[in-house]
Amino acid sequence: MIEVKDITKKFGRKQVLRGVTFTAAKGEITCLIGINGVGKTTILNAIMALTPINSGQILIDGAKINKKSYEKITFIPDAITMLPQMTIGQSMQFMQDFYESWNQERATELLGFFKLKPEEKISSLSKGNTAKVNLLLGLALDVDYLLMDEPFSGIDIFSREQIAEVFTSHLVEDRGVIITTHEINDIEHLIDQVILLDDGIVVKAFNSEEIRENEGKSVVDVMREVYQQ
Ligand SMILES: Nc1ncnc2c1ncn2[C@@H]1O[C@H](COP(=O)(O)OP(=O)(O)OP(=O)(O)O)[C@@H](O)[C@H]1O
Repeated sequence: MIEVKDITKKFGRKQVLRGVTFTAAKGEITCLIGINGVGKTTILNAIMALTPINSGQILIDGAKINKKSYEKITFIPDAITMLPQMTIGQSMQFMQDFYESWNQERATELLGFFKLKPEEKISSLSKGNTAKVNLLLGLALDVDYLLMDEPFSGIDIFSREQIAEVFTSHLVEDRGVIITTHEINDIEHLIDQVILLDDGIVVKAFNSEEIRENEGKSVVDVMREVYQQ
């Protein structure tokens, strides 16, 4: 389980996070939602210890993030980090050389799933295919937790559908996923837990299935109630 406990973060004088608390369980998809600049990416960076927090605590399976945690968790950023002149195959090789947790079998399966060709250069890929390669490179690692920043950003509906399909497949399996997205409609049916952020805090956290069954509301209905009041 990932436990985010009362974390605060300031950039200069700007207080971005004012005490954010939530948990994300293994085997569940947790979705962070909020308007631009609310601090979603900052939270993911904080979980990965890529940005220092001012106060609060983050635990991964009960322990503070350390060298060993990086074998358990991976961060898939919203932009690909591979060099444009590399081919997909070379990017995969790079990951294999770099990470012990690289799972070549899963990587090959993902290539087929996304219909990508290893000889294609990163620089020649469409936006949608770049997003798929980015996802492939993260999903192919044998880690327990996956953090995904805006995997649907700026890509066409068919690519979005294909990416959403991955979430229900064994390629994600029983891992814990924290995702940020503005494209809630694409994955509403896949999400377990929703964390609504506003003004540096969690304004509402709920289980999407429970709210659908108990109150007959969609995630978007709840978002309207919270953000448009
Ligand atoms: N390194 C930084 N230095 C200064 N300010 C920063 C830095 N990183 C983020 N911020 C500021 O912190 C706030 C939160 O940024 P963050 O990227 O976490 O928001 P977000 O919710 O992910 O936004 P979006 O939906 O646009 O991706 C923004 O106002 C941003 O300008």
